[in-house]
Amino acid sequence: MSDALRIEGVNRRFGDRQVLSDITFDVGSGRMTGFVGANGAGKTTTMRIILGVLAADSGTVTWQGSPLSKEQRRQIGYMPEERGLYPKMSVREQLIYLGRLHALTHERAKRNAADLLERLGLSERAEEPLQQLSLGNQQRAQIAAALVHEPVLLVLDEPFSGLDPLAVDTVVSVLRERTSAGVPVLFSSHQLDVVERLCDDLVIIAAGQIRATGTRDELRSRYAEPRYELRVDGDTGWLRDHPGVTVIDLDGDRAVFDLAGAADDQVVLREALARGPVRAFGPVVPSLAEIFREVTR
Ligand SMILES: Nc1ncnc2c1ncn2[C@@H]1O[C@H](COP(=O)(O)OP(=O)(O)OP(=O)(O)O)[C@@H](O)[C@H]1O
Repeated sequence: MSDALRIEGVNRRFGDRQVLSDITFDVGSGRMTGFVGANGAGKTTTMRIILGVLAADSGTVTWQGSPLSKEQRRQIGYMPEERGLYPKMSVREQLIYLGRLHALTHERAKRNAADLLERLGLSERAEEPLQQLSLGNQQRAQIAAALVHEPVLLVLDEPFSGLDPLAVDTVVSVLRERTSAGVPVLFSSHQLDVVERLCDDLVIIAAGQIRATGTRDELRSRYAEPRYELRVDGDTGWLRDHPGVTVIDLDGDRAVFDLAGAADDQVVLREALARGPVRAFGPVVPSLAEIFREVTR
């Protein structure tokens, strides 16, 4: 992982509660980094410290090797948890305003706004005040607001909450364009299926501590049990008596099982074939939800 953004040894307490303990992780250039954790785990607090909205008690946030300056922080594309747009201003108007606030020329702000409105399917609602839009469309407008000034780093708190599956795909493709241009993206989410599909890297936090970091595939193989799935036409009950097999889940024609170290999966497959047609056989890759449960247990 390259070290475009590095959070190192960050601690924070509120009163006598330690809410972040020694938080350390990187968000690499052009990487989509999913930040996942249960309610209250510390995601928003970490993001607010990155943005400088909140101070850390100790620890550092660096950008390309140097502490993030005030000016650099202002340039981050941030989507806060407490969405902060003007309810009475038209969507297009406020996007242009935000672009101008970040020193874009009027022409450029106008062009970026029009582009994002088009990409995010908001062109037809662009002249309406934000408060008249549905919640999902307001969410799209928030995403446009985080992107309009061409930020070099994106920090997005729950950008997918409240979006329908098609809108999720649209937003994903807009964000992917940014990562392809080298922009690092850190986003939090509770939608583990979306995170699984979207992120390159993962940071899992629980009770203010980082429990796991790595690429999605690294985490999958690190936490992969030697587990197999078998589907046949008949019954898989015989697996219970097969040497080296520990059945995890068995439901008639489908079984999930572990194999003891020395046991040979091909022996199990041959046995299954000898008993009739085999419809599926192979190792089971754990889902992100399963890994998440395991590392935050
Ligand atoms: N200003 C504050 N004062 C006191 N406690 C706070 C403050 N902000 C956050 N906390 C506490 O810090 C902990 C972490 O909260 P945080 O909002 O960072 O979690 P989160 O992972 O973003 O949760 P969620 O997924 O619910 O948004 C929580 O226990 C929260 O109550």
